[in-house]
Amino acid sequence: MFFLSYFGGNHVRSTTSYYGGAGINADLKTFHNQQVYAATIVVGLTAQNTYGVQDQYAIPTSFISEQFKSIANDLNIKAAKTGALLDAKRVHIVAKEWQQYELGKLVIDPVMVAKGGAHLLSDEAILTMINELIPQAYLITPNLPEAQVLVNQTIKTDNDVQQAAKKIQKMGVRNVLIKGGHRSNSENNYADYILYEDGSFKWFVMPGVDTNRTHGTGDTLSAFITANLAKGYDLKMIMPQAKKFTYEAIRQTINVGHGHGPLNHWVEITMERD
Ligand SMILES: Nc1ncnc2c1ncn2[C@@H]1O[C@H](COP(=O)(O)OP(=O)(O)O)[C@@H](O)[C@H]1O
Ligand SMILES: Cc1ncc(COP(=O)(O)O)c(N)n1
Repeated sequence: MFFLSYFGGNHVRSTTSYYGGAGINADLKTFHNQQVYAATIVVGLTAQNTYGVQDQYAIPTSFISEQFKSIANDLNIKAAKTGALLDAKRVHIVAKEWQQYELGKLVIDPVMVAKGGAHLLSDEAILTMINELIPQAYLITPNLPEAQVLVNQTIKTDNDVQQAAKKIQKMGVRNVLIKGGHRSNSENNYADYILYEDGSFKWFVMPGVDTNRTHGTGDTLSAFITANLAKGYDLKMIMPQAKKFTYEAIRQTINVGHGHGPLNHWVEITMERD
């Protein structure tokens, strides 16, 4: 899906998952939590639960264009995020429509593989994303495996992470956040790294929560950021709260499903107070 952010609310998003834990559902819950209005442009559907993705269905590209037109002709969108875009045709149409309508700050969550292993972006789509979508983005939020695919290199050390972020920024995106959920260190900390457009950078290190209820962590983090960009907050102010929100949503577990369970989107972390 593809998400847009709209003042006092926002977003356009790409793929839905109907049990409610990841994809558009995690995004919408996060937007709602942050008190912004959310709109959606659906690019694909998944039959999905905490065990994995059982099936996928791609929305026809002409219908994706219709959704863009409907949103752009009515709503005052301030920021948007993408999610799983499935294939090259759909990445292309989203990139083309984004260019036409210019709907505010674009956050790309380059969802490639779901927890459980299902592929949500084809190999040929990655090149289309690099060539057509990434140069239009304000922020991209790859996890470590996605960053490795984007730069076509293995990422092991902190220095590798920093070099990869530089390489991704050179693709034309202003800010790069490489999420560390797939690489805990010997103290069981997870470190996320952000390279800002002014060349400054920051590591966000948080203790790892010992749980398999991590479905939708990346969606939640990037949706929190998008929601608060829509409200007009500066990215450097948003980042610590985005990390805190995601961490608390993982830590304060809810008991849903039997596999990779979803997060708790009722936690109360805002930009104004925590
Ligand atoms: N078990 C965990 N404990 C604490 N933080 C986590 C845990 N798993 C992921 N995170 C955090 O969740 C966010 C999403 O990261 P990640 O899981 O890498 O994204 P994705 O869902 O795209 O794979 C990051 O801020 C990461 O540090
Ligand atoms: C439709 C959709 N979008 C995104 C994700 C990624 O979430 P996760 O990496 O936590 O599985 C997903 N599983 N399904």
